Amino acid sequence: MEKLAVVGAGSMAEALIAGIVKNKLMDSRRIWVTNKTDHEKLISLQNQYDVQTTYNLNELFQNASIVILAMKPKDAAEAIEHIKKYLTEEMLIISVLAGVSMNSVEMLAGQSLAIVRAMPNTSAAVGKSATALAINQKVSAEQMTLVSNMFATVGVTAIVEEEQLDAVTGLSGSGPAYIYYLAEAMEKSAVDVGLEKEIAKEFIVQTLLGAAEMLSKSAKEPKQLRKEVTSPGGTTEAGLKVLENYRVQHAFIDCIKEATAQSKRLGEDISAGMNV
Ligand SMILES: NC(=O)C1=CN([C@@H]2O[C@H](COP(=O)(O)OP(=O)(O)OC[C@H]3O[C@@H](n4cnc5c(N)ncnc54)[C@H](OP(=O)(O)O)[C@@H]3O)[C@@H](O)[C@H]2O)C=CC1
Ligand SMILES: O=C(O)[C@@H]1CCC=N1
Repeated sequence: MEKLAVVGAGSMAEALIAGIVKNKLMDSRRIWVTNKTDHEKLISLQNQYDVQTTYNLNELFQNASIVILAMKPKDAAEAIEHIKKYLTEEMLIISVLAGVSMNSVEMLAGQSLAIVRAMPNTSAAVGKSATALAINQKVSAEQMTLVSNMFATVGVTAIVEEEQLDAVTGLSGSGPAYIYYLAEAMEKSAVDVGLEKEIAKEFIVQTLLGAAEMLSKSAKEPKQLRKEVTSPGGTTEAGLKVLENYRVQHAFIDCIKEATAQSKRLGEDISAGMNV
């Protein structure tokens, strides 16, 4: 039976743990989690998901077949330095670190490792992540099946070239935050135009879910779907004109480009720190 060691217990680690446990992909007691110092967070994960937590690295890594690296990229060097003597060639290392290359992880660990670089998003917690996976040559077919199954239980997956992961990060890794940002604006405006917050929230969520399902199920392009909502001289046209004036579509395009560039920069910072 697989044993999973999760290093880092933040938003992304929790989303994955929630998805794995809710979907019964693994026995929760086979999932071991650690972080740097936030003991309360570990207790909370233990209580919520019935996982095991520890600061004892022997206990964490003993017989672990899969290791998830889920700390911030800026903390990767220190964290990997701390755990490297516990990592073995037999373990499958799954890194969700934005920007950090598989090569950098091997350099930091000072050894050759079987690595899958994954870029999921926090919607893994509700089984709706979009996860891109890139692998290095040491990953066996069996490990690849394992990791594909793991991420398939928390959403959709695609295998990509490692170089494409920056783009995935800018688009769908960060993507939920763009939608939440929109939802925040919709909530604020709904109250301003006279709706109660509770009703507004339900209607905003349903509008987002409905539009997402239309995008998913309809054969029509987004542009066509938008036109079908927009009656000439009507309300949508009036609203969209304001978005056009603010160049909101351009802002979104620049936003995704900038997030992609930041993913590249995060990786470059790690490489520069190693002088590679
Ligand atoms: N959040 C997201 O939407 C997504 C994040 N990612 C990637 O996931 C990673 C984690 O992001 P996120 O969950 O948001 O970050 P958080 O800040 O929420 O969590 C980071 C975690 O790493 C732990 N940590 C830091 N240093 C160490 C260390 N030396 N040893 C062990 N644990 C350590 C922290 O512990 P403590 O709290 O004790 O300091 C904390 O539990 C990042 O690399 C990010 O690029 C990828 C896709 C989406
Ligand atoms: O903001 C970040 O750096 C991480 C990576 C993708 C989503 N959150």
